[in-house]
Amino acid sequence: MHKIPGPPRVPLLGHMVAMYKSPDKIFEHLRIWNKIYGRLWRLDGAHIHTIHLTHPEDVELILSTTAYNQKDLPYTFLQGWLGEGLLVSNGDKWHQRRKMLTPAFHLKILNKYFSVLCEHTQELLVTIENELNKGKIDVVPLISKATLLIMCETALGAKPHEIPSINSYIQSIHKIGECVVKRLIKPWFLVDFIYGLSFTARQERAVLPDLHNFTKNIIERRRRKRNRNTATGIQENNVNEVKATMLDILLDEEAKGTINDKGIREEVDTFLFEGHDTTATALAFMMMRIANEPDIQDSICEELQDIFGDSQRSPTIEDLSKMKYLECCIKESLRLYPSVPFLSRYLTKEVVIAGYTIPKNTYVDLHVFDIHRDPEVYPEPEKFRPERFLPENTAGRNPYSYIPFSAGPRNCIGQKFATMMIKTLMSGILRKYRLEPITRPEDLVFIADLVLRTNHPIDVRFRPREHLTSN
Ligand code: HEM
Repeated sequence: MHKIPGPPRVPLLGHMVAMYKSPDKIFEHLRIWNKIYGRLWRLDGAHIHTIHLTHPEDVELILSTTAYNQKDLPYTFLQGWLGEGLLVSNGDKWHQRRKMLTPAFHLKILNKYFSVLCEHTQELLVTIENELNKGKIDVVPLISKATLLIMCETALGAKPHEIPSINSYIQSIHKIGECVVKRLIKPWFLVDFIYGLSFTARQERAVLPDLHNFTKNIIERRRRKRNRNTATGIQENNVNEVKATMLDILLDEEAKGTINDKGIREEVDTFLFEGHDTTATALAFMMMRIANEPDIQDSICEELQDIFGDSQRSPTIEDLSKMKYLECCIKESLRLYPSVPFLSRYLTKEVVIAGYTIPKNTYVDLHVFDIHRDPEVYPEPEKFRPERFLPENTAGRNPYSYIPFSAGPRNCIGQKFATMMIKTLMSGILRKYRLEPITRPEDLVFIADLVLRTNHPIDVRFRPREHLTSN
C-alpha cells in the first residue's frame, strides 16, 4: 500500500488537512489529484485508507462481481434517513430486497407509467409558460419538482393533490446532502458521539422528520386506499389507475410477511430520493448543454419533426424508440454530467489492482466524472458529441468506461425508467420550446454532494417555437 502514489501526507493526520476544504474545492482537488496521480492513487484520513480509481479495467474488477459490492462510508451517513434501503444495504438483506423490487421495473410495468409521464410533461410545459416572463428559469428546482411528482405518482400511486409540502421535501434533501459532505471532510465527525453533539447533526435531526413524514403519509394513504378497495371489491384495473406500483409490490410482500412497515419506509425513501434527484440532475444539465449547442438542438428537432410532423399529439412508446439521436444526446449528456459523480465500495477481502495488493478494510472510490473524461476513450472530452454513442462508435469500447448508472450486479435498478422519463420530458420540452443559453458549460462550478450539483443556479431561456419564425 505504501508504494501507491498520492498527495503528500502529514504525519499522523495523513491527508485530513488536504481534504478539509469547501465542497467546490474538494470536487476540484479530487479532479486535480486524478490528473496528477492517474490510474490508482491513495488518500488516508485517520484510520481510513481510500484507493481512488479512474481506469475502466480496474473499475470492472470492482463493479462486475458481488465480491466487492459492500457499501460502507459515506452511504452509512445516509442511514438516519434511508435506513437500510436498497441503496445502502448489504449482504443478504440487499440481495433479498433487490429480488423483491426487480419486478417493479419490468418493461410491462414501466409502459403503464407512460401515460403519467405524458400528463406530467404537459403540466411542466404549463409551468414553464407561466414563468416565461422571468426571461430565464433556474431549471434545477423546476425539474426537481416535476420528477418528484412523477415518482410519487408512478412508484407510489400518489396524485399531485395528495402530496403536501413538496418544496420543503426537496430543500430537506439538499440539507441532508450538505450534512453528509460536512461529515466526510471533518474526520472527528466519524465518531458518532462527537458528530451527535455538532451543529451539523442538529441540522440533520431537524430535517429528518420532514423527509420521513412526507413518505409516511403517502404510504398510509395507499394502505387505506387498498384496504377500501379490498372491502368494496374494486380492482385497480377497473378504476383506470396505474396498478402494481413499487409501493403495491411492497405492500403485497408485507401481507406475505416478507417485509415490515419499517422496511417499506426504507425502500420508499430510497426510491423517491434516488429516482427523482438523479433524474432531475440529468435533465437540468442536459437542458443547459443543449441550450448551448444550437446545431445539436436543431438535429434533435429534425428527428422530432420526422416523428411527429406538425402534429401536437402526445407521444407513444413506439415514438420514444424512434428517438435514436435524442438517445445519443442523453448518453453524451450523462457522460459529461453523471448524476452520481463518485461511487464508493468497501473491500471485505484483499484484491490486486494494477499490480498493487490492496488489503481488506480499504475503501475504493470510483471517479465516474473523470472516467467519463478520459481523452484516450473520449477524444476532446469536454466537447458535446452525441455521435460517440452511435453503435459503430461504441463497438470495442470497454463498457466500464461509461457508467452513469454504475454497472454489474449493483447497478441502477431504475435505469430504463430514468431513460424513459428523460426522453419523454426532453422531447416534450423541445417540441414546444427552443432552449437558449444563459448558464454556459464553462460557468459550472461543481460541488461534492450526494448527486452532481453546482454552487449556483443553472439558468436557461425558453423561447416558444411558434414565435421563432416571426421574431
Ligand atoms: C438519470 C437518472 C439516474 C441515474 C444517473 C442513476 C444512477 C445510479 C447509480 C450510479 C447507482 C449506483 C449507486 C451506488 O452504487 O452508489 C444507482 C443506484 C440505484 N438507483 Fe439509480 N439512477 C437514476 C435513476 C433512478 C431511478 C428513476 C430510480 C428508481 C425509480 C433509481 C433507483 C436506484 C436504486 C434503488 C439504486 C440502488 C440499487 C442497488 O444498490 O441495488 N435510480 N443509480
